Amino acid sequence: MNSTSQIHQTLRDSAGIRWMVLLFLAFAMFCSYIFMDILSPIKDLMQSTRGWDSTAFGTMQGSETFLNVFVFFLIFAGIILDKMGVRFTAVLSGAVMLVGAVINWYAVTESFQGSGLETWFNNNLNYIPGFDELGISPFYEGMPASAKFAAVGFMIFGCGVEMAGITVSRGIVKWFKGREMALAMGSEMALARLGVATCMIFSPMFAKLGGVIDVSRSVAFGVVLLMIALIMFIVYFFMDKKLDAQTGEAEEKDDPFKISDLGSILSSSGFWLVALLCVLYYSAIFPFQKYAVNMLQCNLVFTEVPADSFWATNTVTVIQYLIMLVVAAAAFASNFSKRASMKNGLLVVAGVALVIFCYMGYMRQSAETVFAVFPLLAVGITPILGNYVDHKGKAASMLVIGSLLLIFCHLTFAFVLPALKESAVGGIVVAYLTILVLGASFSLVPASLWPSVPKLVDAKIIGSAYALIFWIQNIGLWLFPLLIGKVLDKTNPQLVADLQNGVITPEEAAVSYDYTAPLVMLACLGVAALILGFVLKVVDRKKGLGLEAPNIKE
Ligand SMILES: C[C@H](NC(=O)[C@@H](N)CCCCN)C(=O)O
Repeated sequence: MNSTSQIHQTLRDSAGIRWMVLLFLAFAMFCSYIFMDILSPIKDLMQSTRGWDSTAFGTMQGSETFLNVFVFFLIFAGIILDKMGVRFTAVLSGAVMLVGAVINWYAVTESFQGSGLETWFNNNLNYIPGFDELGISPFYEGMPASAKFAAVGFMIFGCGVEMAGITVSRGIVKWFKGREMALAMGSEMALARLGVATCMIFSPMFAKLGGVIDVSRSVAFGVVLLMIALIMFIVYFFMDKKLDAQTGEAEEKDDPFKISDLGSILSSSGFWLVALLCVLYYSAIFPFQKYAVNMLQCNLVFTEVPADSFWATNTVTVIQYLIMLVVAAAAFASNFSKRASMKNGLLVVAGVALVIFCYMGYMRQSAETVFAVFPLLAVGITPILGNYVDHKGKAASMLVIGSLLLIFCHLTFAFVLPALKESAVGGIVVAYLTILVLGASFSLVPASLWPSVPKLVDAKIIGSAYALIFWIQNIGLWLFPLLIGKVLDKTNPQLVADLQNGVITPEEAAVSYDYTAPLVMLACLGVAALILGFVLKVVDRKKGLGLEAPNIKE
């Protein structure tokens, strides 16, 4: 048997198996992205049923990244990944996510209320020496006990989800390098984005099921999905093991990771530019995602649909979700269809289904479903962009365009949306269009950013390089949910005072914030990302990093 026929015998040489492996990894990420934002569409219910004001909500949401950033867990995760390999780390990350999620769920249950644990959390963690002085504590005096305990769970989940993120990226590089790598990464992210839409639609539905509000039901839904994610990683474990047995690679043993490798990553200017761009860009997206539904509730007038109306039923929620899947599947599939007639047909189906989806969101008068369109354009175009980067390159230019779109969208939310508050249809149309464009930006940047990393560092330290970028990114993801919450409370002093004095109810307060200041702050992050994007283009040209070059040499 010659070496060529041997190569063709490995699992990754079969396109079907390679893409099946991607499906397992992507589905696990889909589940974890659902959990990541499970509370985001029910910020108002967390305030009215658990007493979490914007600061408590922001602090709890920001805690996701606390251990990663301040206990350097992400750096350890990268080292574990490079030392132990993809499959071990994948299963470990799935287990860690699940443990954190279960804690998070218990914290928001009715059983936690009035328990000894609640008393303990009320009396403790009010002052953390060192962290309080630095202003980085994930807890504060007066923070509701449920928010504190939920934060503990969310920090553990955060370790797992970031570890899963770098592991999946590394896994895709392992299975797809030299092949459709950017397309595979784009497709994985497209499915993960769909997770965000899924939680926007189902989290409020579970919280309000049967007309009785219970926020823990939403979190329980996320916990079940994380069990499925763990199973996906276990299946991946066995496929990856088989691949290594076939190739005899066992990368982590042949080429062990050394701490000194970190030095070579940190000395690359391209790496630093990409990492900084990543933190700036993502800080304007993920933290925003946690407040977006509430921002829409505050900037648009939603009229409650009568309880006996068809539009208030859970059946509508499920139908709308199915329509959303049609949009996503048709748009996604159009990327892969070779025949022009088929491609156009699929795009028409996606377009029509998208209009129906938006109409249903309008009729349901729910901010969650309006925001659920966020990932839909991304699902359709991320694979196209990935494919483009694979065959034509231009990754750095895409980063620049993505940043421009980001600035435009946040400024529209800040200034145009409030001006249209009185116009029921106008406001919703502008909201839908802006959210879709933001989704497009959210395809451009990741589809070009992540596949660029293997061009900047040596293959054996990719795990650590992804971990370092994620670590730097996590500083922003920790800081900005917290900052948005604080800025909201600070720039709405009348609302905060009225709430404290009982002039308005928590329900009224929850939907009355002025979001202009936090949105301008996020637009500024976009401006900084844009500047760095231009610098990256210059550095790429001068140093020949190859960021504008295609991944596949044709
Ligand atoms: C692939 C990339 N993922 C990340 O950047 C993660 N570090 C995100 C973590 C989100 C934390 N709330 C992406 O989704 O584009």
